[in-house]
Amino acid sequence: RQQEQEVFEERHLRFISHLGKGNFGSVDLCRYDPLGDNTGELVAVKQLQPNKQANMADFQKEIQTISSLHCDYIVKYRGICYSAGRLSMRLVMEYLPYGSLIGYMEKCKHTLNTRRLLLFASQICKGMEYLQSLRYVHRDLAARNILVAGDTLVKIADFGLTKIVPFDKEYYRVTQFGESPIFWYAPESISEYKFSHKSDVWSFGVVLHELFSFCELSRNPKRLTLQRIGSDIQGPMMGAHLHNVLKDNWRLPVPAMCPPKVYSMMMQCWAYTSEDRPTFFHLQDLIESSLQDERE
Ligand SMILES: C[C@H](Nc1nc(-c2c[nH]c3ncc(Cl)cc23)ncc1F)C(=O)NCC(F)(F)F
Repeated sequence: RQQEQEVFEERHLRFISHLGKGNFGSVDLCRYDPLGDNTGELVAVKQLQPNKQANMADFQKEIQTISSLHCDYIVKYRGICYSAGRLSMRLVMEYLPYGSLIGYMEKCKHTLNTRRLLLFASQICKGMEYLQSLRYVHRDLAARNILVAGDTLVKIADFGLTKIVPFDKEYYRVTQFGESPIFWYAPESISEYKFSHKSDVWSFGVVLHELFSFCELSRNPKRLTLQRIGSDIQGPMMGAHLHNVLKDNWRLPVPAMCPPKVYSMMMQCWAYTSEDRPTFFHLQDLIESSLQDERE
């Protein structure tokens, strides 16, 4: 479906700084300044890393996905820029000045209370409800893929791994993992490569854990999991070991100062059987009820 996409002319797109690297792409801060007087707007521009041309098809699917999303809790698509010289094109998105959630939490953790963390959780949950309504499975929901638009607004970003669940099935099966974030993966994703709205709910539980751990490196899901399964485990064996401990009902430990009701929400997201996990709609109610407790 051809969106009314805005075409950005490369000659007016001025590089300012490098923002970061994703799975196959990198994102730069640019100013789109057709008048050449610095009154143009700041945008975030994503391009494939040079040697990863092989992923042009995936990149075009990512552009297709993000251009079809219109939600306050999802980073906004602005358009594309065809690079005259090179074959590749670039994805232009809104620039969020507060940056990634991880960087924001590290800087502002002392100003964040439970209410604000629950507000962020509620917004991510609403973004996921919206994605689910379009039968999209994000597959890479993690604090590193959440952006901060302001002190009271966060947005989901990075749709590089997002897939559409086929109409006749409840899950999407991938053939192989890339550099996969297995520490955010549901058991059935690790053992059977199955991804569904319910596996996104599992990852949402891990994002809740990251939020209530203030995204501290010492408490991050990968480090805590490697402490449990042994950091000498490498490669494909890591997935097998992780699946085993999850089957034995090991879960990420309760973060310090985390309200019991919030840890119980995480534990519900981490039900081994995918059908036993709450929907994003039900999670919204649980978050609202925790917010009520914080008001009393
Ligand atoms: C690879 C890029 N990495 C980074 N991006 C930004 C950023 C600030 N402000 C931004 N505004 C719009 C966008 Cl798309 C990114 C940024 N800051 C630090 C980064 F390391 C990225 O896309 N990360 C995924 C996600 F966007 F979800 F955080």
